[in-house]
Amino acid sequence: MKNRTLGSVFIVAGTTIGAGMLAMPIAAAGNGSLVSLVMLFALWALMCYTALLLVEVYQHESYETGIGSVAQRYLGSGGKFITGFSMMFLMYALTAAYVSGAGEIITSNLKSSFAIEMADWMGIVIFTVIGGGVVCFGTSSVDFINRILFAAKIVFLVIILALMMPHVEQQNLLSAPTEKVLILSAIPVFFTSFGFHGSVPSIVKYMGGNVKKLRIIFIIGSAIPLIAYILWQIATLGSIDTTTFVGILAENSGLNGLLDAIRNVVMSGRTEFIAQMFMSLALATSFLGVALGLFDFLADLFKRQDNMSGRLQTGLLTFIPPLVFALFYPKGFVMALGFAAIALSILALLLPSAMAFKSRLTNDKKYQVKGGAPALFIVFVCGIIVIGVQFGIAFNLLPNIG
Ligand SMILES: N[C@@H](Cc1ccccc1)C(=O)O
Repeated sequence: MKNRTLGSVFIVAGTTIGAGMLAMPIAAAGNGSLVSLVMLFALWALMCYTALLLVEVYQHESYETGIGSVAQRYLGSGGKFITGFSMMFLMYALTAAYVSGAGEIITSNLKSSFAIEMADWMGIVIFTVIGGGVVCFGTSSVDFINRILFAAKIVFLVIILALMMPHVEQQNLLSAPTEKVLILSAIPVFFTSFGFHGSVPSIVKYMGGNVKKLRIIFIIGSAIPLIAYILWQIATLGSIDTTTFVGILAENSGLNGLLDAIRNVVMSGRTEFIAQMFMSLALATSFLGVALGLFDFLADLFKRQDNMSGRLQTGLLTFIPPLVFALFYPKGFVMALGFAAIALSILALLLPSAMAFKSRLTNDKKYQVKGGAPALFIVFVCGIIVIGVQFGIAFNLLPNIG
């Protein structure tokens, strides 16, 4: 692939803009738009910062090293174990969610568009084989397919925004938060929406460890989702009135409730199709990025070779477990996703700050992210806060709005 920098920006942005975005408006409804905007900026800055910390740490490694091995070097076996556990927990659960969501869409579309009847499990298997094939083939093929899908995803997003923006009313945007405690509960949803960090090592490897380009990739790759999310917040919070959101929350009708509300706002039969297309593309691009990250992680962990038979073995390790979960125990990964913010907080906040701290103590000074030890400390504390909030939700101390 020519211009790997551009392709990598799209892989990062494509992985980031995913299912989390759809959950955002409901989580944000209790915030009021001002708090939501502040939260978006703060989380973007945080997540972009820690991706740069990972780039900083990677300068002192061979660019092919997996994150598990890097964690071992700086944080010992315990660090490696926690990293590996969080990585597998998060990335397997996300992959299972993506294959099951995409599989369902394949099955229902083949039925409605081509009158082809097939069982749900067949759609899941078809998607896993095709998507898994692309990932096993290599990062270049992920790059190629992702460019097409990401471009299409942006087109559909622009159409949705264009349909909704004329219905935005100032008074909806000015309404104040309903309940302050909801703001805390929104944090894990917003936080997870900015996640892509499991794929950082794959991008480092793809770019041959070029620090200058990697910095551009992670800054722009995370800024694209920020812009998309800001516009999405304005469109949804501005056009759907607060009472509707309160209804969605009270009935717990989640995504379907949101889609109904959007349909009522736009009053066009095409909304359904456009929203469906956007959602499918969001699933597919996030799948590619996440599965790529998981694949490279497992190849490093199990020391599989980078040749055909090695990649096939890694492919089986990557896709069989999520496939089994999606087919036989969907409850398992849905439950795991409830803790996604905790695993992500370990991977994207605690781990990068701890590793950068250690690396600065032992390595010669090369590129160093600004902010010094105080910034690392703040990142670490943010990580603890996210984990605390998520546990609070899990144990019903805080309302669950996901
Ligand atoms: N940001 C992705 C989820 C994700 C989290 C962590 C790593 C990769 C992906 C989404 O909103 O769907």
